[in-house]
Amino acid sequence: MTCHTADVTIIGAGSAGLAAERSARDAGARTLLIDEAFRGTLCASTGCMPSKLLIAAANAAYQARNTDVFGIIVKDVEVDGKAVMTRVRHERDKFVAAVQASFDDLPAGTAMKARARFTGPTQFALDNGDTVNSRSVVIATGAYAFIPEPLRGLGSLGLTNESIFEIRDLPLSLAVIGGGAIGLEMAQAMARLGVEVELFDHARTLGGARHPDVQEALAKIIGGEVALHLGADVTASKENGQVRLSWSGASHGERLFERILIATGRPPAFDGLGLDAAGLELNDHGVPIFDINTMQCGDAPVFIAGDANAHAAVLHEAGNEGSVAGRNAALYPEIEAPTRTPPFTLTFTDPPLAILGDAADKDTITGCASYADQGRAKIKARAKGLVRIYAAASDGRLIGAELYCPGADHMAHLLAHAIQRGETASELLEIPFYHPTFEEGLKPALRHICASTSARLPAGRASQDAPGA
Ligand SMILES: Cc1cc2nc3c(=O)[nH]c(=O)nc-3n(C[C@H](O)[C@H](O)[C@H](O)COP(=O)(O)OP(=O)(O)OC[C@H]3O[C@@H](n4cnc5c(N)ncnc54)[C@H](O)[C@@H]3O)c2cc1C
Ligand SMILES: NC(=O)c1ccc[n+]([C@@H]2O[C@H](COP(=O)([O-])OP(=O)(O)OC[C@H]3O[C@@H](n4cnc5c(N)ncnc54)[C@H](O)[C@@H]3O)[C@@H](O)[C@H]2O)c1
Repeated sequence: MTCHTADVTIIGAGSAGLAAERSARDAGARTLLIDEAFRGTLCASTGCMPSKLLIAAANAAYQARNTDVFGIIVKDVEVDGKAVMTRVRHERDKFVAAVQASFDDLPAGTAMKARARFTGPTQFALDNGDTVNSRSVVIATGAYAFIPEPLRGLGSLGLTNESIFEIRDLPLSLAVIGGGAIGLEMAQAMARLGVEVELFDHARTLGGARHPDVQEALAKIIGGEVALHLGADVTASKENGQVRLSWSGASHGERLFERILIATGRPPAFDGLGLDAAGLELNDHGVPIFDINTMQCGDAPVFIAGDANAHAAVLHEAGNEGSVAGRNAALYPEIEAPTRTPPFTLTFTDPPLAILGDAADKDTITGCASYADQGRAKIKARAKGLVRIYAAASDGRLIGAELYCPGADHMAHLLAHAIQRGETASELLEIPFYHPTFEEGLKPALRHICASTSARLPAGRASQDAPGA
Protein backbone atom coordinates (compact mmCIF):
# COMPACT_ATOMS: atom_id res chain seq x y z
CA MET A 1 0.00 0.00 0.00
CA THR A 2 1.32 3.44 -0.95
CA CYS A 3 0.14 6.78 0.40
CA HIS A 4 0.16 9.32 -2.45
CA THR A 5 0.10 13.07 -1.91
CA ALA A 6 -0.81 15.87 -4.30
CA ASP A 7 -1.79 19.53 -4.30
CA VAL A 8 -4.84 18.82 -6.48
CA THR A 9 -6.44 15.42 -6.97
CA ILE A 10 -8.88 15.09 -9.85
CA ILE A 11 -11.30 12.15 -9.87
CA GLY A 12 -12.31 11.31 -13.43
CA ALA A 13 -10.30 11.68 -16.65
CA GLY A 14 -13.15 12.74 -18.90
CA SER A 15 -13.33 16.09 -20.69
CA ALA A 16 -13.94 17.96 -17.41
CA GLY A 17 -11.23 16.10 -15.48
CA LEU A 18 -8.61 16.48 -18.22
CA ALA A 19 -9.28 20.23 -18.43
CA ALA A 20 -9.11 20.48 -14.63
CA GLU A 21 -5.80 18.64 -14.44
CA ARG A 22 -4.29 20.84 -17.13
CA SER A 23 -5.39 24.14 -15.60
CA ALA A 24 -4.35 23.08 -12.07
CA ARG A 25 -0.91 22.12 -13.42
CA ASP A 26 -0.66 25.39 -15.38
CA ALA A 27 -1.40 27.20 -12.11
CA GLY A 28 1.62 25.49 -10.54
CA ALA A 29 -0.07 22.61 -8.69
CA ARG A 30 1.30 19.07 -8.36
CA THR A 31 -1.63 17.07 -9.73
CA LEU A 32 -2.94 13.52 -9.49
CA LEU A 33 -5.52 12.40 -12.06
CA ILE A 34 -7.38 9.26 -11.03
CA ASP A 35 -9.67 7.31 -13.36
CA GLU A 36 -10.94 3.77 -13.10
CA ALA A 37 -10.52 3.07 -16.82
CA PHE A 38 -8.91 5.94 -18.79
CA ARG A 39 -11.40 4.98 -21.50
CA GLY A 40 -10.76 8.14 -23.51
CA THR A 41 -13.73 10.34 -22.42
CA LEU A 42 -17.44 9.76 -22.76
CA CYS A 43 -17.54 12.34 -25.56
CA ALA A 44 -15.20 10.37 -27.80
CA SER A 45 -16.24 6.84 -26.82
CA THR A 46 -20.01 6.69 -26.25
CA GLY A 47 -21.23 10.29 -26.57
CA CYS A 48 -20.80 13.19 -28.99
CA MET A 49 -18.58 11.55 -31.60
CA PRO A 50 -20.17 8.13 -32.25
CA SER A 51 -23.64 9.68 -32.14
CA LYS A 52 -22.66 12.28 -34.74
CA LEU A 53 -21.05 9.55 -36.88
CA LEU A 54 -24.31 7.60 -36.86
CA ILE A 55 -26.27 10.78 -37.68
CA ALA A 56 -23.91 11.50 -40.61
CA ALA A 57 -24.63 8.06 -42.08
CA ALA A 58 -28.36 8.53 -41.53
CA ASN A 59 -28.39 11.91 -43.24
CA ALA A 60 -26.45 10.51 -46.19
CA ALA A 61 -29.17 7.86 -46.61
CA TYR A 62 -31.90 10.47 -46.22
CA GLN A 63 -30.37 12.77 -48.82
CA ALA A 64 -29.85 9.90 -51.26
CA ARG A 65 -33.56 9.05 -50.93
CA ASN A 66 -34.71 12.63 -51.38
CA THR A 67 -33.09 13.80 -54.60
CA ASP A 68 -36.18 13.58 -56.84
CA VAL A 69 -37.22 17.13 -55.99
CA PHE A 70 -34.07 18.34 -57.80
CA GLY A 71 -34.75 16.16 -60.82
CA ILE A 72 -32.06 13.71 -59.78
CA ILE A 73 -33.20 10.12 -59.70
CA VAL A 74 -31.27 7.81 -57.39
CA LYS A 75 -32.57 4.27 -57.59
CA ASP A 76 -32.54 1.61 -54.89
CA VAL A 77 -30.81 3.29 -51.97
CA GLU A 78 -29.66 0.46 -49.75
CA VAL A 79 -28.38 0.76 -46.19
CA ASP A 80 -25.71 -1.79 -45.26
CA GLY A 81 -26.26 -1.82 -41.49
CA LYS A 82 -23.08 -3.76 -40.74
CA ALA A 83 -21.00 -1.31 -42.78
CA VAL A 84 -22.68 1.68 -41.12
CA MET A 85 -21.89 0.40 -37.63
CA THR A 86 -18.37 -0.66 -38.64
CA ARG A 87 -17.58 2.87 -39.86
CA VAL A 88 -19.10 4.42 -36.72
CA ARG A 89 -16.81 2.29 -34.54
CA HIS A 90 -13.77 2.65 -36.78
CA GLU A 91 -13.88 6.46 -36.83
CA ARG A 92 -14.94 6.58 -33.17
CA ASP A 93 -11.92 4.47 -32.20
CA LYS A 94 -9.63 7.01 -33.87
CA PHE A 95 -11.12 9.81 -31.74
CA VAL A 96 -10.69 7.65 -28.64
CA ALA A 97 -7.11 6.78 -29.60
CA ALA A 98 -6.28 10.48 -29.98
CA VAL A 99 -7.54 11.17 -26.45
CA GLN A 100 -5.70 8.16 -25.06
CA ALA A 101 -2.50 9.33 -26.75
CA SER A 102 -2.86 12.61 -24.86
CA PHE A 103 -2.65 10.68 -21.57
CA ASP A 104 0.98 9.90 -22.50
CA ASP A 105 1.73 13.64 -22.42
CA LEU A 106 0.85 13.84 -18.72
CA PRO A 107 3.91 14.28 -16.46
CA ALA A 108 5.18 10.97 -15.04
CA GLY A 109 3.25 9.84 -11.98
CA THR A 110 0.25 12.12 -12.66
CA ALA A 111 -2.18 9.51 -14.03
CA MET A 112 -3.34 6.71 -11.76
CA LYS A 113 -5.72 3.94 -12.86
CA ALA A 114 -7.96 3.16 -9.88
CA ARG A 115 -11.43 3.67 -8.51
CA ALA A 116 -11.44 6.35 -5.80
CA ARG A 117 -13.58 6.62 -2.66
CA PHE A 118 -13.58 9.58 -0.28
CA THR A 119 -12.42 8.70 3.25
CA GLY A 120 -12.26 12.34 4.41
CA PRO A 121 -12.74 15.85 2.96
CA THR A 122 -9.66 15.52 0.72
CA GLN A 123 -8.57 11.95 1.39
CA PHE A 124 -9.25 8.85 -0.70
CA ALA A 125 -8.96 5.08 -0.58
CA LEU A 126 -8.23 3.51 -3.96
CA ASP A 127 -9.46 0.07 -4.99
CA ASN A 128 -5.82 -1.04 -5.45
CA GLY A 129 -5.26 -0.55 -1.72
CA ASP A 130 -3.39 2.77 -2.02
CA THR A 131 -4.49 5.98 -0.34
CA VAL A 132 -4.36 9.63 -1.41
CA ASN A 133 -4.01 12.75 0.69
CA SER A 134 -4.54 15.99 -1.19
CA ARG A 135 -4.72 19.72 -0.51
CA SER A 136 -7.80 20.14 -2.71
CA VAL A 137 -10.00 18.01 -4.96
CA VAL A 138 -11.91 18.20 -8.24
CA ILE A 139 -14.84 15.81 -8.66
CA ALA A 140 -15.27 15.09 -12.38
CA THR A 141 -16.84 11.65 -12.32
CA GLY A 142 -19.37 12.27 -15.12
CA ALA A 143 -22.80 10.65 -15.31
CA TYR A 144 -24.29 7.26 -16.12
CA ALA A 145 -27.21 6.02 -18.22
CA PHE A 146 -30.17 5.66 -15.87
CA ILE A 147 -32.52 2.73 -16.48
CA PRO A 148 -35.99 3.16 -14.90
CA GLU A 149 -37.19 0.16 -12.92
CA PRO A 150 -39.91 -0.95 -15.43
CA LEU A 151 -37.24 -1.20 -18.15
CA ARG A 152 -34.69 -3.27 -16.24
CA GLY A 153 -33.75 -6.90 -16.84
CA LEU A 154 -33.70 -6.78 -20.65
CA GLY A 155 -30.05 -7.82 -20.91
CA SER A 156 -28.44 -7.01 -24.24
CA LEU A 157 -31.84 -6.15 -25.80
CA GLY A 158 -31.96 -2.99 -23.70
CA LEU A 159 -29.50 -0.50 -25.17
CA THR A 160 -28.18 2.76 -23.73
CA ASN A 161 -25.64 5.21 -25.13
CA GLU A 162 -23.03 2.90 -23.59
CA SER A 163 -24.01 -0.06 -25.81
CA ILE A 164 -25.85 1.23 -28.89
CA PHE A 165 -22.68 1.94 -30.85
CA GLU A 166 -21.45 -1.63 -30.23
CA ILE A 167 -24.31 -3.36 -32.10
CA ARG A 168 -22.99 -5.21 -35.15
CA ASP A 169 -26.02 -4.58 -37.38
CA LEU A 170 -29.05 -2.32 -37.39
CA PRO A 171 -32.20 -3.77 -35.81
CA LEU A 172 -35.42 -4.03 -37.83
CA SER A 173 -37.34 -2.19 -35.12
CA LEU A 174 -36.36 0.01 -32.19
CA ALA A 175 -38.33 1.55 -29.32
CA VAL A 176 -36.65 4.73 -28.07
CA ILE A 177 -37.59 5.69 -24.52
CA GLY A 178 -36.98 9.36 -23.77
CA GLY A 179 -37.39 12.31 -26.11
CA GLY A 180 -34.43 14.31 -24.80
CA ALA A 181 -31.25 15.01 -26.74
CA ILE A 182 -30.16 11.38 -27.03
CA GLY A 183 -33.63 10.08 -27.84
CA LEU A 184 -34.33 12.66 -30.56
CA GLU A 185 -30.94 12.33 -32.23
CA MET A 186 -30.91 8.53 -32.22
CA ALA A 187 -34.60 8.07 -33.11
CA GLN A 188 -34.38 10.23 -36.22
CA ALA A 189 -31.02 8.76 -37.24
CA MET A 190 -32.20 5.16 -36.88
CA ALA A 191 -35.41 5.93 -38.78
CA ARG A 192 -33.38 7.44 -41.64
CA LEU A 193 -31.28 4.28 -41.68
CA GLY A 194 -34.43 2.28 -42.34
CA VAL A 195 -35.14 1.07 -38.80
CA GLU A 196 -38.79 1.10 -37.75
CA VAL A 197 -38.65 3.51 -34.80
CA GLU A 198 -41.23 4.51 -32.21
CA LEU A 199 -40.38 7.15 -29.59
CA PHE A 200 -41.94 7.22 -26.12
CA ASP A 201 -41.73 9.89 -23.43
CA HIS A 202 -43.67 10.18 -20.21
CA ALA A 203 -43.63 13.96 -20.61
CA ARG A 204 -45.61 15.73 -23.34
CA THR A 205 -42.65 17.77 -24.48
CA LEU A 206 -39.55 17.02 -26.53
CA GLY A 207 -35.91 18.08 -26.44
CA GLY A 208 -36.26 20.67 -23.66
CA ALA A 209 -37.73 23.22 -26.12
CA ARG A 210 -39.32 26.03 -24.14
CA HIS A 211 -42.03 27.51 -26.33
CA PRO A 212 -45.18 25.66 -27.46
CA ASP A 213 -44.63 26.72 -31.10
CA VAL A 214 -41.18 25.09 -31.07
CA GLN A 215 -42.64 22.01 -29.39
CA GLU A 216 -45.35 21.85 -32.03
CA ALA A 217 -42.81 22.09 -34.86
CA LEU A 218 -40.63 19.41 -33.25
CA ALA A 219 -43.54 17.03 -32.79
CA LYS A 220 -44.67 17.62 -36.39
CA ILE A 221 -41.25 17.25 -38.03
CA ILE A 222 -39.87 14.40 -35.89
CA GLY A 223 -43.32 12.80 -35.86
CA GLY A 224 -43.20 12.76 -39.68
CA GLU A 225 -40.34 10.24 -39.50
CA VAL A 226 -40.85 8.49 -36.16
CA ALA A 227 -44.08 7.34 -34.49
CA LEU A 228 -44.39 9.53 -31.36
CA HIS A 229 -46.06 8.54 -28.09
CA LEU A 230 -45.94 11.48 -25.68
CA GLY A 231 -47.40 11.31 -22.17
CA ALA A 232 -46.81 7.54 -22.24
CA ASP A 233 -45.74 5.36 -19.29
CA VAL A 234 -43.88 2.28 -20.50
CA THR A 235 -43.00 -1.14 -19.19
CA ALA A 236 -40.95 -3.77 -21.00
CA SER A 237 -40.24 -7.48 -20.79
CA LYS A 238 -38.30 -10.04 -22.80
CA GLU A 239 -40.27 -12.29 -25.14
CA ASN A 240 -38.68 -14.80 -27.53
CA GLY A 241 -35.51 -12.76 -28.01
CA GLN A 242 -37.41 -9.51 -28.49
CA VAL A 243 -38.76 -6.79 -26.23
CA ARG A 244 -42.47 -6.53 -25.54
CA LEU A 245 -43.22 -2.89 -24.76
CA SER A 246 -46.52 -1.87 -23.20
CA TRP A 247 -47.61 1.71 -22.77
CA SER A 248 -50.45 3.58 -21.14
CA GLY A 249 -51.35 7.17 -20.37
CA ALA A 250 -52.18 9.59 -23.17
CA SER A 251 -52.35 6.55 -25.46
CA HIS A 252 -52.02 2.86 -24.83
CA GLY A 253 -50.87 -0.21 -26.68
CA GLU A 254 -48.18 -2.86 -26.89
CA ARG A 255 -45.87 -4.30 -29.51
CA LEU A 256 -42.69 -6.29 -29.96
CA PHE A 257 -39.45 -4.49 -30.82
CA GLU A 258 -36.16 -6.07 -31.78
CA ARG A 259 -34.30 -3.64 -29.49
CA ILE A 260 -35.04 -0.81 -27.12
CA LEU A 261 -32.91 2.30 -26.50
CA ILE A 262 -33.24 3.71 -23.00
CA ALA A 263 -32.43 7.44 -23.05
CA THR A 264 -34.20 8.62 -19.93
CA GLY A 265 -31.48 10.88 -18.55
CA ARG A 266 -27.94 10.60 -17.18
CA PRO A 267 -27.63 11.40 -13.45
CA PRO A 268 -24.22 12.08 -11.84
CA ALA A 269 -22.00 9.02 -11.26
CA PHE A 270 -21.40 9.01 -7.51
CA ASP A 271 -21.83 5.28 -6.91
CA GLY A 272 -19.07 4.08 -4.58
CA LEU A 273 -17.51 7.55 -4.40
CA GLY A 274 -18.31 7.82 -0.68
CA LEU A 275 -19.52 11.42 -0.90
CA ASP A 276 -20.72 11.19 2.73
CA ALA A 277 -17.14 11.08 3.93
CA ALA A 278 -16.37 14.32 2.07
CA GLY A 279 -18.70 16.19 4.44
CA LEU A 280 -20.29 18.22 1.63
CA GLU A 281 -23.81 19.63 1.73
CA LEU A 282 -25.94 17.81 -0.87
CA ASN A 283 -29.12 18.91 -2.66
CA ASP A 284 -32.31 16.80 -2.87
CA HIS A 285 -30.79 14.77 -5.73
CA GLY A 286 -27.65 13.95 -3.75
CA VAL A 287 -25.47 16.38 -5.75
CA PRO A 288 -23.03 18.60 -3.81
CA ILE A 289 -24.27 22.19 -3.65
CA PHE A 290 -21.76 24.28 -5.59
CA ASP A 291 -21.21 27.78 -6.97
CA ILE A 292 -21.73 27.82 -10.75
CA ASN A 293 -19.07 30.49 -11.26
CA THR A 294 -16.27 29.12 -9.05
CA MET A 295 -17.33 25.43 -9.13
CA GLN A 296 -16.60 25.28 -5.39
CA CYS A 297 -18.69 23.02 -3.15
CA GLY A 298 -19.71 25.20 -0.19
CA ASP A 299 -16.51 26.58 1.32
CA ALA A 300 -14.67 23.26 1.10
CA PRO A 301 -11.44 22.73 -0.86
CA VAL A 302 -13.56 20.62 -3.20
CA PHE A 303 -14.69 21.63 -6.72
CA ILE A 304 -17.07 19.84 -9.09
CA ALA A 305 -17.16 20.01 -12.90
CA GLY A 306 -18.81 18.45 -15.94
CA ASP A 307 -21.76 16.04 -15.96
CA ALA A 308 -21.07 15.23 -12.29
CA ASN A 309 -22.65 18.51 -11.18
CA ALA A 310 -25.81 18.01 -13.31
CA HIS A 311 -25.81 21.67 -14.31
CA ALA A 312 -25.19 21.74 -18.07
CA ALA A 313 -24.31 18.31 -19.45
CA VAL A 314 -22.64 19.39 -22.69
CA LEU A 315 -19.07 19.17 -23.83
CA HIS A 316 -17.99 22.81 -23.94
CA GLU A 317 -19.37 23.34 -20.43
CA ALA A 318 -17.48 20.27 -19.16
CA GLY A 319 -14.23 21.72 -20.53
CA ASN A 320 -14.88 25.26 -19.26
CA GLU A 321 -16.05 24.11 -15.84
CA GLY A 322 -13.08 21.75 -15.55
CA SER A 323 -10.72 24.57 -16.36
CA VAL A 324 -12.22 26.85 -13.70
CA ALA A 325 -12.40 24.04 -11.12
CA GLY A 326 -8.78 22.99 -11.69
CA ARG A 327 -7.43 26.53 -11.47
CA ASN A 328 -9.44 27.29 -8.33
CA ALA A 329 -8.42 24.00 -6.73
CA ALA A 330 -4.79 25.01 -7.32
CA LEU A 331 -5.28 28.60 -6.07
CA TYR A 332 -7.48 27.65 -3.10
CA PRO A 333 -8.33 29.52 -0.89
CA GLU A 334 -7.77 32.48 -3.30
CA ILE A 335 -10.39 31.44 -5.84
CA GLU A 336 -11.66 33.26 -8.96
CA ALA A 337 -15.19 33.56 -10.36
CA PRO A 338 -15.01 34.02 -14.15
CA THR A 339 -18.24 34.88 -15.95
CA ARG A 340 -19.93 31.91 -17.58
CA THR A 341 -20.89 31.86 -21.22
CA PRO A 342 -24.67 31.97 -21.94
CA PRO A 343 -26.46 28.62 -21.66
CA PHE A 344 -26.34 26.93 -25.09
CA THR A 345 -27.53 23.48 -26.17
CA LEU A 346 -27.71 22.03 -29.66
CA THR A 347 -29.54 18.86 -30.60
CA PHE A 348 -28.27 17.45 -33.88
CA THR A 349 -31.61 16.55 -35.42
CA ASP A 350 -32.50 17.68 -38.93
CA PRO A 351 -33.30 20.52 -38.68
CA PRO A 352 -31.14 21.11 -35.62
CA LEU A 353 -32.63 22.45 -32.39
CA ALA A 354 -30.71 25.20 -30.58
CA ILE A 355 -31.74 26.66 -27.24
CA LEU A 356 -29.69 29.50 -25.83
CA GLY A 357 -29.65 32.21 -23.23
CA ASP A 358 -32.68 32.99 -21.11
CA ALA A 359 -36.32 32.15 -21.79
CA ALA A 360 -38.96 34.74 -22.65
CA ASP A 361 -40.85 36.35 -19.78
CA LYS A 362 -43.06 39.38 -19.17
CA ASP A 363 -40.10 41.76 -19.61
CA THR A 364 -39.08 40.44 -23.03
CA ILE A 365 -40.07 41.03 -26.63
CA THR A 366 -40.05 38.07 -29.00
CA GLY A 367 -39.08 38.29 -32.65
CA CYS A 368 -40.27 35.31 -34.70
CA ALA A 369 -39.48 34.12 -38.20
CA SER A 370 -40.66 31.07 -40.10
CA TYR A 371 -38.34 29.02 -42.29
CA ALA A 372 -41.26 27.49 -44.23
CA ASP A 373 -40.85 30.25 -46.83
CA GLN A 374 -37.18 31.20 -46.40
CA GLY A 375 -35.14 31.67 -49.56
CA ARG A 376 -32.06 29.53 -48.97
CA ALA A 377 -34.14 26.88 -47.21
CA LYS A 378 -36.41 26.66 -50.28
CA ILE A 379 -33.41 26.43 -52.62
CA LYS A 380 -32.21 23.42 -50.67
CA ALA A 381 -35.70 21.90 -50.34
CA ARG A 382 -35.37 22.18 -46.56
CA ALA A 383 -37.96 24.87 -45.92
CA LYS A 384 -39.34 24.12 -42.48
CA GLY A 385 -38.97 25.24 -38.88
CA LEU A 386 -38.81 28.56 -37.11
CA VAL A 387 -36.75 30.89 -34.94
CA ARG A 388 -37.80 32.80 -31.83
CA ILE A 389 -35.41 35.48 -30.60
CA TYR A 390 -35.87 37.05 -27.17
CA ALA A 391 -34.80 40.58 -26.23
CA ALA A 392 -35.18 42.85 -23.21
CA ALA A 393 -38.30 44.99 -23.78
CA SER A 394 -36.54 47.99 -22.26
CA ASP A 395 -33.71 48.31 -24.80
CA GLY A 396 -33.82 45.47 -27.35
CA ARG A 397 -30.77 43.74 -25.81
CA LEU A 398 -30.72 40.11 -26.97
CA ILE A 399 -31.13 37.66 -24.10
CA GLY A 400 -32.02 34.27 -25.60
CA ALA A 401 -33.33 32.32 -28.58
CA GLU A 402 -34.82 29.05 -29.74
CA LEU A 403 -34.01 27.95 -33.26
CA TYR A 404 -35.41 24.88 -34.94
CA CYS A 405 -34.60 25.39 -38.59
CA PRO A 406 -31.95 24.53 -41.20
CA GLY A 407 -28.59 26.05 -40.26
CA ALA A 408 -29.59 26.46 -36.60
CA ASP A 409 -26.34 24.79 -35.48
CA HIS A 410 -24.31 27.61 -37.07
CA MET A 411 -26.67 30.54 -36.58
CA ALA A 412 -26.99 29.78 -32.86
CA HIS A 413 -23.29 30.63 -32.50
CA LEU A 414 -23.90 34.03 -34.08
CA LEU A 415 -26.70 34.69 -31.61
CA ALA A 416 -24.69 33.30 -28.67
CA HIS A 417 -21.89 35.77 -29.44
CA ALA A 418 -24.36 38.65 -29.68
CA ILE A 419 -26.00 37.67 -26.36
CA GLN A 420 -22.61 37.27 -24.69
CA ARG A 421 -21.50 40.72 -25.90
CA GLY A 422 -24.75 42.27 -24.65
CA GLU A 423 -25.72 43.42 -28.16
CA THR A 424 -29.12 44.69 -29.20
CA ALA A 425 -31.15 43.47 -32.18
CA SER A 426 -30.15 46.68 -33.94
CA GLU A 427 -26.43 45.99 -33.44
CA LEU A 428 -26.77 42.47 -34.79
CA LEU A 429 -28.56 43.84 -37.87
CA GLU A 430 -25.50 45.98 -38.55
CA ILE A 431 -23.39 43.01 -39.66
CA PRO A 432 -23.46 42.14 -43.37
CA PHE A 433 -25.92 39.37 -44.22
CA TYR A 434 -24.91 37.57 -47.40
CA HIS A 435 -27.64 36.60 -49.87
CA PRO A 436 -29.04 33.95 -50.16
CA THR A 437 -28.22 32.36 -46.78
CA PHE A 438 -30.07 30.84 -43.83
CA GLU A 439 -28.76 33.78 -41.75
CA GLU A 440 -30.97 36.20 -43.72
CA GLY A 441 -33.95 34.41 -42.20
CA LEU A 442 -33.07 35.92 -38.81
CA LYS A 443 -33.58 39.47 -40.06
CA PRO A 444 -37.41 39.65 -39.84
CA ALA A 445 -37.24 38.47 -36.22
CA LEU A 446 -34.54 41.04 -35.37
CA ARG A 447 -36.44 43.84 -37.16
CA HIS A 448 -39.58 42.97 -35.22
CA ILE A 449 -37.63 43.42 -31.99
CA CYS A 450 -36.33 46.79 -33.20
CA ALA A 451 -39.86 47.92 -34.09
CA SER A 452 -41.16 46.92 -30.65
CA THR A 453 -38.39 48.41 -28.52
CA SER A 454 -36.20 51.48 -28.32
CA ALA A 455 -33.58 49.65 -30.46
CA ARG A 456 -33.68 51.50 -33.80
CA LEU A 457 -33.18 49.87 -37.17
CA PRO A 458 -29.54 50.55 -38.01
CA ALA A 459 -28.92 53.45 -40.37
CA GLY A 460 -27.30 52.62 -43.71
CA ARG A 461 -28.71 49.08 -43.85
CA ALA A 462 -31.48 48.00 -46.21
CA SER A 463 -34.74 47.62 -44.31
CA GLN A 464 -36.22 45.37 -47.00
CA ASP A 465 -34.95 41.94 -47.96
CA ALA A 466 -33.80 40.94 -51.41
CA PRO A 467 -36.40 38.90 -53.32
CA GLY A 468 -36.37 35.33 -52.03
CA ALA A 469 -34.39 36.13 -48.88
C1 LIG B 1 -24.96 9.96 -26.62
C2 LIG B 1 -24.43 11.30 -26.19
C3 LIG B 1 -24.21 12.27 -27.14
C4 LIG B 1 -23.71 13.51 -26.76
N1 LIG B 1 -23.54 14.46 -27.72
C5 LIG B 1 -23.06 15.67 -27.37
C6 LIG B 1 -22.83 16.64 -28.37
O1 LIG B 1 -23.05 16.42 -29.56
N2 LIG B 1 -22.35 17.85 -27.99
C7 LIG B 1 -22.10 18.15 -26.67
O2 LIG B 1 -21.68 19.26 -26.36
N3 LIG B 1 -22.31 17.22 -25.69
C8 LIG B 1 -22.77 15.99 -26.02
N4 LIG B 1 -22.95 15.05 -25.06
C9 LIG B 1 -22.61 15.40 -23.65
C10 LIG B 1 -21.08 15.35 -23.40
O3 LIG B 1 -20.55 14.19 -24.01
C11 LIG B 1 -20.80 15.32 -21.89
O4 LIG B 1 -21.40 16.47 -21.31
C12 LIG B 1 -19.32 15.33 -21.56
O5 LIG B 1 -18.62 14.39 -22.32
C13 LIG B 1 -19.12 15.04 -20.06
O6 LIG B 1 -17.76 15.00 -19.72
P1 LIG B 1 -17.32 14.62 -18.23
O7 LIG B 1 -15.86 14.85 -18.15
O8 LIG B 1 -18.18 15.31 -17.25
O9 LIG B 1 -17.64 13.06 -18.06
P2 LIG B 1 -16.88 11.74 -18.61
O10 LIG B 1 -16.20 11.97 -19.91
O11 LIG B 1 -17.91 10.66 -18.52
O12 LIG B 1 -15.74 11.47 -17.53
C14 LIG B 1 -15.99 10.94 -16.25
C15 LIG B 1 -14.84 10.02 -15.87
O13 LIG B 1 -14.90 9.72 -14.47
C16 LIG B 1 -14.45 8.40 -14.27
N5 LIG B 1 -14.94 7.99 -12.93
C17 LIG B 1 -16.21 7.98 -12.48
N6 LIG B 1 -16.26 7.61 -11.18
C18 LIG B 1 -14.98 7.37 -10.79
C19 LIG B 1 -14.38 6.97 -9.55
N7 LIG B 1 -15.07 6.77 -8.43
N8 LIG B 1 -13.03 6.81 -9.52
C20 LIG B 1 -12.29 7.04 -10.63
N9 LIG B 1 -12.81 7.43 -11.82
C21 LIG B 1 -14.13 7.60 -11.90
C22 LIG B 1 -15.01 7.63 -15.45
O14 LIG B 1 -14.27 6.46 -15.72
C23 LIG B 1 -14.88 8.67 -16.59
O15 LIG B 1 -13.69 8.50 -17.31
C24 LIG B 1 -23.42 13.79 -25.39
C25 LIG B 1 -23.63 12.79 -24.42
C26 LIG B 1 -24.12 11.56 -24.82
C27 LIG B 1 -24.33 10.51 -23.75
N1 LIG C 1 -26.29 17.26 -28.87
C1 LIG C 1 -26.00 17.26 -27.57
O1 LIG C 1 -25.44 18.21 -27.02
C2 LIG C 1 -26.34 16.07 -26.74
C3 LIG C 1 -26.70 14.87 -27.35
C4 LIG C 1 -27.01 13.80 -26.54
C5 LIG C 1 -26.94 13.93 -25.17
N2 LIG C 1 -26.57 15.10 -24.61
C6 LIG C 1 -26.52 15.26 -23.15
O2 LIG C 1 -26.71 14.01 -22.52
C7 LIG C 1 -27.60 14.16 -21.43
C8 LIG C 1 -28.48 12.95 -21.33
O3 LIG C 1 -29.38 12.89 -22.47
P1 LIG C 1 -30.79 12.19 -22.36
O4 LIG C 1 -31.49 12.40 -23.66
O5 LIG C 1 -30.65 10.82 -21.81
O6 LIG C 1 -31.49 12.99 -21.17
P2 LIG C 1 -32.53 14.20 -21.15
O7 LIG C 1 -32.66 14.57 -19.73
O8 LIG C 1 -32.18 15.23 -22.16
O9 LIG C 1 -33.92 13.54 -21.64
C9 LIG C 1 -34.51 12.47 -20.97
C10 LIG C 1 -35.94 12.30 -21.47
O10 LIG C 1 -36.42 11.07 -20.95
C11 LIG C 1 -37.75 11.27 -20.48
N3 LIG C 1 -37.98 10.24 -19.45
C12 LIG C 1 -37.38 10.13 -18.24
N4 LIG C 1 -37.83 9.02 -17.60
C13 LIG C 1 -38.72 8.43 -18.44
C14 LIG C 1 -39.52 7.23 -18.35
N5 LIG C 1 -39.48 6.45 -17.27
N6 LIG C 1 -40.32 6.95 -19.39
C15 LIG C 1 -40.37 7.74 -20.48
N7 LIG C 1 -39.64 8.86 -20.62
C16 LIG C 1 -38.82 9.20 -19.61
C17 LIG C 1 -37.76 12.70 -19.96
O11 LIG C 1 -39.07 13.23 -19.94
C18 LIG C 1 -36.87 13.40 -20.99
O12 LIG C 1 -37.59 13.90 -22.09
C19 LIG C 1 -28.39 15.44 -21.68
O13 LIG C 1 -28.42 16.19 -20.49
C20 LIG C 1 -27.66 16.16 -22.75
O14 LIG C 1 -27.13 17.38 -22.28
C21 LIG C 1 -26.28 16.18 -25.37
